[in-house]
Amino acid sequence: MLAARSPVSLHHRIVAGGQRRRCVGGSERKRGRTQGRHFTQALESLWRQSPRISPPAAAAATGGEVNPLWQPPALENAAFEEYYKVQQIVHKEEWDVFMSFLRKPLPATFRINASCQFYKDICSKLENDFRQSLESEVSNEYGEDAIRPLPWYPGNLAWHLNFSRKELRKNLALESFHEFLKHESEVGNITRQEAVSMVPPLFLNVHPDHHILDMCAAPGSKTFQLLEMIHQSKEPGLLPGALVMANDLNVQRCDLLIHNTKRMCTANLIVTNHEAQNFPNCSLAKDYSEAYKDNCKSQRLEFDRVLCDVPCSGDGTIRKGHDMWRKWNSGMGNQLHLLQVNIAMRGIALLKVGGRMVYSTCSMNPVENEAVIAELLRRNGNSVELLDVSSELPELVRRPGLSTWKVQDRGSWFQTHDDVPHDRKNVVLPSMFPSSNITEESHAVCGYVEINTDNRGSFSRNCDIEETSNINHDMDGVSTDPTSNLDCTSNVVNSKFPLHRCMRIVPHDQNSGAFFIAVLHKLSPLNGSQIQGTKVQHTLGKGRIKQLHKEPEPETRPCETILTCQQNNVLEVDDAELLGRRQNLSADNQTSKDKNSTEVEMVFNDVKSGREESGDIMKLQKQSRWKGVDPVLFFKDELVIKSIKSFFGIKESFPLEGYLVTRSTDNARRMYYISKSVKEIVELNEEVGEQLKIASLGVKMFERHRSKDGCSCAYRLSYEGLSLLLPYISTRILYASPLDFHRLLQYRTINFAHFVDSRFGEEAASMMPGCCVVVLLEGHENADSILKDPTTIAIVCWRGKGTMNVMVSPPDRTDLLERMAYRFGIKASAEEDEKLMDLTREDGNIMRI
Ligand SMILES: C[S@@+](CC[C@H](N)C(=O)[O-])C[C@H]1O[C@@H](n2cnc3c(N)ncnc32)[C@H](O)[C@@H]1O
Repeated sequence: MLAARSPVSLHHRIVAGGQRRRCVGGSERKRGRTQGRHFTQALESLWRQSPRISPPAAAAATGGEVNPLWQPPALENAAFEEYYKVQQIVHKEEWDVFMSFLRKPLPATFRINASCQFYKDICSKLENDFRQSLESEVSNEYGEDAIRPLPWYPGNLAWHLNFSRKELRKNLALESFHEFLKHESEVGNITRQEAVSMVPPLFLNVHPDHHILDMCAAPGSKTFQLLEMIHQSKEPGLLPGALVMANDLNVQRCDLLIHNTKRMCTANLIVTNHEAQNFPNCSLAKDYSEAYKDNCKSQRLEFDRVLCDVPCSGDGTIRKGHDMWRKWNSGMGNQLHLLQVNIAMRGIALLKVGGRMVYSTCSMNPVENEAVIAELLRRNGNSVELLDVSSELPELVRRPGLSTWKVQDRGSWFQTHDDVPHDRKNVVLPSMFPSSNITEESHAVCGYVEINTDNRGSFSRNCDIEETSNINHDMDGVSTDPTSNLDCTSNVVNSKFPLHRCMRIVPHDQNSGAFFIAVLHKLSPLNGSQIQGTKVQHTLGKGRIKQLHKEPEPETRPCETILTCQQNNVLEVDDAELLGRRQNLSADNQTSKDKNSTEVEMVFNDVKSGREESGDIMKLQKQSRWKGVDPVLFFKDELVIKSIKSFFGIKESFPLEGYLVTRSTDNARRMYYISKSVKEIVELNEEVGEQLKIASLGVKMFERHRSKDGCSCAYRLSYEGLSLLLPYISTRILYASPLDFHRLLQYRTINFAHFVDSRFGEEAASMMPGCCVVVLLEGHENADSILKDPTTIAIVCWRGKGTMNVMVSPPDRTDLLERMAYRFGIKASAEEDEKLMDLTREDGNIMRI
């Protein structure tokens, strides 16, 4: 992917980011109010305390080794227990089992990338190899069916392991399986991701032509899943019409997102770096009606699907062994509520009419969940509905959203905003309550909402759902139910929105983490006041930089100021473990900087060498509106494109003109291929004065080389883009037997005379020097059928003076060697190894890439 910054600096930034991490919210305040005491006393009498576990038991629970000097962290937090008991997050009969699951290590899970070339090999290895061998080796320890597909994930693509990631790392019996998982995730064939985190993209109901916005995307596990979905049914050489725009505010996490999604080698992805709540419009049209004037051209950014996986307190990930037990306090959720509302409101504004938006958090807290959804429904009125998706993914056990909850602030509990003391009213917001009665818009838009009671039974195995139907929304979407039997209060206020259509996944239902998901459907364009509430950007005119039209909602303005510093201290989800890392990344200082375009200076370590290169063929200089991010430029040098096309015999049916982009400072060293959907966005962005801050896009297709071999084409192919281009290449192709292909992969550089098949060696020797493609012959009838076969294995090589040299990264080479071993059982003998290495050394021909 074409990135705005060099990935080399990623590690440094990650480390630096980790040192800056702070937790959400402040310290827990002293509780002095009588109200708080009453609640606690009442709770004590109603619900017995759950048993405290002893340190050795805790150590055993986390799977840690017993070290006499080491004190395991206590897996308990009284404030957490009190909070969720009051919220009645589960029935009181379930409380102990709920808590006991929170203290157990989380089972490891992963997903197979069905769009990857080796998908079938991987499925077969899992089913026929690991599943069976581990069944016999570890069933005593981890029970039967220790590796099995998750029943609710379509196509058996997601797998559950009866052991945690820690056990996977430590248990010798699991070593080869662990190596397999590590390696396959490195090359993008599988993604290690928490089971519940895989749920939100499934409810988006993605089609291969959808434009999808992932608003808070880093580290990218859901973005990767969305990419898998849009690429699943593609034919070789054909790109889907879809597009994924993955955004994250945090620059370091954006780098991680780029790194992780790079494994997908997709031309249909754009990574941007914005505050999601201020995500630009890129509108050429003055108003909504104009946006549809020209059907052939995008007039504004609009998405068929929006994933709004917002920053959250993250207490649903408590089983991952985070510091969550120690750090948790109810302020964490309160501080994020407004940001979550603002991000989701922006998502709705960017959603097409008829489109779907999924709102999700890995938090259990109703203030971050149901309260946000209620506020969205309140603000958007009849323009948006909360969908009943109880018939989708029927095997996934989930519970209905809560219809009532309370808000805690500094130890005091409140049922309505009226109860909040004056000096806290701008911190504890009306929208946090089920009884919110705030916005002007909400008065205007709340209407008659029909609640479908037919499907409620399938929502929950364990919860009773209040009988409600055809509720007439009053002005604030609230009803008071004094007969309700919520602990510790006499007046229970229920939201009248059909919040039971939201979904909450709790750990003890299917041995997972916790998650919250709500699916929204846009029914009609937003009206003026609703749009204003989403802080839309307005267009000043073609080619001019747009101004951020800041008109925050009156009711949120005071709190925004207070929250500015706190919002960004987000406790990150542990999906960054994807790469086996556990960095602590913070989003510090991004909010205001982003608006003013004063981002941290970015390092391009290639820039210098690029500029110094002799014979620069392009003089590309252009200032970006985004400091540190170079503009994306279309590569327009017709002579160069012509020479590439003729050198590789690229067929006319594969358009290069208008689909190759580069960065200005890159001096066209690397060219990236973009899909038609991405091309349209880049063109629109150019027209609106680069409102989008594009961090990376497309798949690397060509790279300039500096070989003195006398090659007539200045560019070589990149392995990342090869599978897309392969069906359209007609020259510079050699076909190798499995044995010679294996040798090439193993030794990287082979003298023409040392190939087993002398015909192959001769063909290589007779080729002009330069970049070429070597295809593995697997009994195909003709060349055309090989190149169009999605399972064909091919690599990029360099035909040097006397040798053939492989130009594939080490992880990809290892991956291909694995495939060779699996498909053909080929493994070179040690003796053979030595001989070939000696010969290559004698020739002095080892080429470093
Ligand atoms: C829950 S994580 C997203 C996880 C991601 N969807 C995945 O599946 O890998 C939330 C992300 O939101 C980002 N974030 C925080 N505040 C943001 C904002 N105002 N706009 C956009 N992203 C934000 C954080 O940097 C973090 O990466």
